[in-house]
Amino acid sequence: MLPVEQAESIILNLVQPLDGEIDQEKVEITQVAGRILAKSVVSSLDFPHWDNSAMDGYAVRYQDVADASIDNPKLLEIIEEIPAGSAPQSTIEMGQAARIFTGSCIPKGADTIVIQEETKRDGNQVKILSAPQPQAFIRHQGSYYKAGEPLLTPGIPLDAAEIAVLAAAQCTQVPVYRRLRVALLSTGDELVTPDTPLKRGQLVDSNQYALATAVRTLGAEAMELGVIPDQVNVLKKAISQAIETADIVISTGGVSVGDYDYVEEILTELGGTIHIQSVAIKPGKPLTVAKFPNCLYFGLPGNPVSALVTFWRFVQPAIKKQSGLLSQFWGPEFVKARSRQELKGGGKREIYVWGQLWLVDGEYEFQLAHGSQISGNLINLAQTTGLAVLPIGQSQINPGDTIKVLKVR
Ligand SMILES: Nc1nc2c(c(=O)[nH]1)N[C@H]1C(S)=C(S)[C@@H](COP(=O)(O)OP(=O)(O)OC[C@H]3O[C@@H](n4cnc5c(N)ncnc54)[C@H](O)[C@@H]3O)O[C@H]1N2
Ligand code: MOO
Ligand SMILES: [Mg+2]
Repeated sequence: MLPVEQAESIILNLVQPLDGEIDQEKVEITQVAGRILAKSVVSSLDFPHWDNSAMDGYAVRYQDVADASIDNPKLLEIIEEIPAGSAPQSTIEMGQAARIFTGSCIPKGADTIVIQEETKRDGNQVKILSAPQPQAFIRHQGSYYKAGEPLLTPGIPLDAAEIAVLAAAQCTQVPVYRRLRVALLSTGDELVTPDTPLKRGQLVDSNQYALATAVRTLGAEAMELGVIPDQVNVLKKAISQAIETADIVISTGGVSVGDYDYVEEILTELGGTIHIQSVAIKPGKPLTVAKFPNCLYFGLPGNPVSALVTFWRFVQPAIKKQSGLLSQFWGPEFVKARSRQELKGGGKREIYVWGQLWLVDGEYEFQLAHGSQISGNLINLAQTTGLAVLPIGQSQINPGDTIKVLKVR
């Protein structure tokens, strides 16, 4: 059994991120939420594009109003009104001002904005009632961003703020990484689809639904290949087709020591290199990982909790890394939390127990899920938001103790 961290580093070393040049597609800006930027975006525009006003008021020459006060107001002639969106026509000379609004261009000659509240309008004249700071309320061209500099870095996920930047930079066809293709197959003679009336001994294939959802949540394409019976030739054909078409294949079941557990031998026969056969993790011990030239294969254990725990702990970071995300976005997210209950450890494996993370006054608390913490029990796995980690050698966690928790949602 490999220690968990060793297994993790073997897996992440096997993962090659998609190529920003080859594995790239242009996607319309309205459709890029959740996608990953594949190429650096550069704008030919300065931000702000023009010197413009941050306030409603008057554009003035600072020298004209430097001594203005309520007792010594300065009277200026208004020579132009500049609504936002229009280009100023005149140059402000000594003794003149322009009426201006938030976002309007600064006219030539003016260098300072006096806010409306510090003025008194009288026809086409305005009294300036206090001295502004020089350059007050001017948003200078290029002060946020200079044209030609990198604007957005490849490998970032695109969300509201990034998409606002893309829109502002007029990048409407966005270069994003293609979606990773992840094939899913469930092995087991006992498995049926959810719409099938159960005969004694049968079980619904829940893993496929769980993993398809988890894969899609990560922005990858889930190719659901369904249930494959425990027959060597049928399974071999299915696995062989999957590794030809997918970037990552995830199967569940058939990786333990039973007579019908064929996955590992098939992977070897198909020319895969087995890198992991078992990991010191509970649940999830028989996790099997193999590398093919163009595909990484994860044989997850069949038990529903084992399948999801190993997905969250090992497969999720691998999918994120291969999808092109920068390293700060793909690492598993561990937080410190105070345990609300006593947790029991022991044994030769790192134990992952499931439950909920709550933020209380800015600090996490971990609430263990009620009911049986056993890898076949998917019922109390619903609403899991965290997996608390009990390291090897730690037999007990007391209520109030701080523990490490893997955030899974
Ligand atoms: N003698 C030993 N037996 C087992 C060991 C061991 O070390 N020695 N390891 C146990 C552990 S730990 C696990 S985990 C399981 C893993 O088994 P497999 O990966 O071979 O999976 P199966 O045997 O095919 O199934 C296990 C269990 O999960 C149910 N299952 C399978 N697929 C699905 C699915 N798609 N959806 C829902 N449930 C599924 C299946 O019916 C079995 O109950 O092995 C232990 N045994
Ligand atoms: O590793 Mo198994 O997943 O303990 O039941
Ligand atoms: Mg088995």
